[in-house]
Amino acid sequence: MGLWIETECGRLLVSPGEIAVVPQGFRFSIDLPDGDSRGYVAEIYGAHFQLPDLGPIGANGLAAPRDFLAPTAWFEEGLRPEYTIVQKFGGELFTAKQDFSPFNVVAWHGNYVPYKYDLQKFCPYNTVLVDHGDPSINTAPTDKPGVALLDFVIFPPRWLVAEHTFRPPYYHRNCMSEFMGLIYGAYEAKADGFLPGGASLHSCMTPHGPDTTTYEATIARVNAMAPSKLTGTMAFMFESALVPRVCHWALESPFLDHDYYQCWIGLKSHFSRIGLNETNAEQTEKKTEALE
Ligand SMILES: O=C(O)Cc1cc(O)ccc1O
Ligand SMILES: [Fe+2]
Repeated sequence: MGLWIETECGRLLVSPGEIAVVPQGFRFSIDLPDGDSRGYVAEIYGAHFQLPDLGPIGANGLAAPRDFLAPTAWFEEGLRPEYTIVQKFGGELFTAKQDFSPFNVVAWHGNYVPYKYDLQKFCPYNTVLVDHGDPSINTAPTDKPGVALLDFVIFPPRWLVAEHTFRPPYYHRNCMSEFMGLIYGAYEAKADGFLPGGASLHSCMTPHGPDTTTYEATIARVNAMAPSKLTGTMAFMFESALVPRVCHWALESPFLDHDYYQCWIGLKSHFSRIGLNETNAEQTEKKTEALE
């Protein structure tokens, strides 16, 4: 079922595979009808989420405004003795008691509201000939495209059709920090060890890319790659221009993967000079001669 989120504007039932945004200042409470549940939470202090400008994509694509659903008014009446409100202020949590529910708003209008979005509604755009696009092409909400406090990027099921291209994510460093989570299925860059519910963090300028198994399997197929479909998967990335600090709770967690770096052990070059009409050494020689 998911989460029941109660807010002053009404209730949202947020199912697995959906995201919810609660704007700053709202009272909310979360009920877990399925018992223990897991998910990912990000809190930003700054601008509010918006959809990225579609640029040359134009009218349609990525996350469509119509798919962001706000609740209708719903309210609780009567006495609720000892109702505890937890309020965050200046980074600290405070409590207050009152004898009524904060969810007593019988009607509302406006657009500063909580909302939810089903990630399966996302309309991905991708390369249709060569090369691997920047993941920003999969941005759903962001607060400031390019240098965001938080871009929410998704990696949904999609066709991969690029030719003469290493199709999984390239090896790279990023000026943004990348926190990735896997909601279900498998992530295209990690054959082992990155499981649903897990998370990885590649901080600003930390090199990363597919694990050795993915790399070798891709290289083995690279010259004979028909269109193929990534199915049954949903990964996401919180991408931030800020550098996240890892809290003690995470560092001391028994689930911390101390051996994560091992996923790249054994990567070896498959570069071949065959087919090149000029070797690197010959080019260097020419450049040196030209300088003399
Ligand atoms: O690192 C990652 O797996 C996320 C990512 C995916 C992609 O397709 C291109 C760049 C990138 O950072
Ligand atoms: Fe990355």
